[in-house]
Formats: sequence, structure tokens, C-alpha cells
Amino acid sequence: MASVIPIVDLEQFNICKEPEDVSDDVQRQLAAQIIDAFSTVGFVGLKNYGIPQEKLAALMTEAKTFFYLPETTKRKYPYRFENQYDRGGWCHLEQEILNYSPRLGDLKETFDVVKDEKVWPDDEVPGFRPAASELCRLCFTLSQRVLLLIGIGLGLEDPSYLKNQHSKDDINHVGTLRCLYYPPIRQDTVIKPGQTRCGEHSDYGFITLIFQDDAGGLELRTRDGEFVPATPMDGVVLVNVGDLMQRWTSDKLVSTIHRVVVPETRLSEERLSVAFFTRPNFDYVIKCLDGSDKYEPITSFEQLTERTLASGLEVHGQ
Ligand SMILES: O=C(O)CCC(=O)C(=O)O
Ligand SMILES: [Fe+2]
Repeated sequence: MASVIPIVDLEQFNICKEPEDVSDDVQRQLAAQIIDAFSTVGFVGLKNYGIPQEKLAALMTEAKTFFYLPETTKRKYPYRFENQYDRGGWCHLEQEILNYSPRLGDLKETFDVVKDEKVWPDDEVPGFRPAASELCRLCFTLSQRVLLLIGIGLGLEDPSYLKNQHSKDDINHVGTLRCLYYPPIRQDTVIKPGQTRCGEHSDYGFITLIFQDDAGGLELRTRDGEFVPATPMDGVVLVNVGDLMQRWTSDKLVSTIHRVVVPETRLSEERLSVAFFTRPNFDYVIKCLDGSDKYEPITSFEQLTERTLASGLEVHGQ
């Protein structure tokens, strides 16, 4: 089935280009395409976005090396959510529960890093830190570019307004790079009815970048409630709207439910993806931009804490 996700070619305004060197017309056209996709499907596919594919491939290789380590070694890096400044690490299989119903843990492992990540598996996988740090930097820049286009497309008086609420100084607080590993489904793997690789959910923050390998399985729910595949395409990064962005824009941009299903065939195939999540600075209060009171104001950190707790992960030091 052809993908329902619109593809936008970012070549003329990718992260290698300075905004001042790109005409307003080009910026406005791209912005319109992105707003169109985000206000209908909630996802867009970007090609020629300017992140070298080798950098992504390098991180995927390092991440796999980590996930292939024995469980006892990975347990040295447990997921932690201590406070605003100290989060990250490894979640084991079935630890995170994204599905609302049934409440069953996801068949995935994850490793989260923030920019000034304190805990790295340097002894076992020395290449992971440089590869992840570099991709974090590039993803931050790409996210900023998309936020600028959203600001232009929404016709904000200051088009940089959204992008400036996710500031560079605070990247260590608000940008999270997550490597996701979906192990092969083995003959002795017990899959409970309704259990998936990644449960049905919408993302929490502003926007998410998703880089997937070619295993497939990611699906998004269309407005008529049907799940359709987000088939992997070479050189395409998916960008989707999160709940805070939907809230902020009073539902103009939509945060679409998605999931990763257990494959029906090729069960022995593993899957690896890399996501980069952005949200406003933690103390920023999200109110509807149009001045309406459609949603209660909430701070970025309150919302992250609420959603993290709801997914079954422990949160300390509140
Ligand atoms: O693995 C994927 O492709 C999607 C992961 C995802 O939706 C998430 O981590 O929020
Ligand atoms: Fe997601």
C-alpha cells in the first residue's frame, strides 16, 4: 500500500543552508507543505534534509553493539529519571508500556541520551558516545529548522518563536535521542494477545524525528481509525507532531497515534530505529497560541513527568 505520509524535499532549505541565503518564497512554499501534512496526517517525510546518512548508519551500528551485550552488562545502565537535568539510560524489554489497553509492556529495548549525558557505555561500546553525540547535534539543528518552518507556516509574528522555546542552552534538558531495538521474535517468545513491539501512543512533546531501518512495522492511525503502514523509504526521515504541539496550536496540527506491530512474516528479523524528541524548555508554560482556553496551561516538565509515569517508568526527585 502506498504510504499516506506526504514527502517534502528539503534540499533547498536543509540544515546545510543558512536561512538568510534562502528566498522567502522557497521558505513559504516548504512551510505550507509541512503545515498541510501536519494538519492532516500529523506526519511528514523529509528527504535531502542534510544529515549525512553515514552518521546515522554509524549510530545504528554502535547502538546494535550495545543492544547485543548480555543483559547483565546492560543492567549497568538502567533507565533513570532523576530530575530535569538527569535522565536517560537503558529500558529493558517490556519495561515501557505505551499501549492504553491492554496494559502490556512493549517488546522493545531503548537507550535514551540527552546532550550532556552523564552515563555512557564507554567501556563496552566506546564508539557509541561520539556517534550519539554527533547525531544529537544534527537532530537538534534539523528540529530547529522544522520548528522555524512551522512558525512561518502558521504565520506567527515572530516565525522563530516556537524554535526559540527549545533553546540551544537548554538542549540538555529538552532534546532526547532514543535508540530503539526490537529483538527478533523467537520460537520460544511468548507474545501475549494484544502485545506489540511499540504500543499505540501519541508522542508527548513538540515534534519527533524518526529514522527507521528497513524492517518495517511502524503504523499510524488515520482519522477514520484504520492503521496504515509508514513504509520505510531510503533517505527519508519521518517527522511527527507531538501532543504539546497539538495543544499549543489548539488542534490545528495533529498528534497522530502510531505503533510498531509484530511482523506477521520474517519474525526472526530485528528492527532498529532512532528517534529524536523535542519539547519546549522545561519551565515554559504551554498555552494555546490563539489565546483560546481549549487546553489548560501546563509546563513542559509537568507534562513530561505525567506522561513518563503513565508509561510505567519510574520518576524520582520531583
Ligand atoms: O520505532 C519506531 O519507528 C517508532 C518509535 C516511536 O514511536 C516512539 O519512540 O515514540
Ligand atoms: Fe512515537
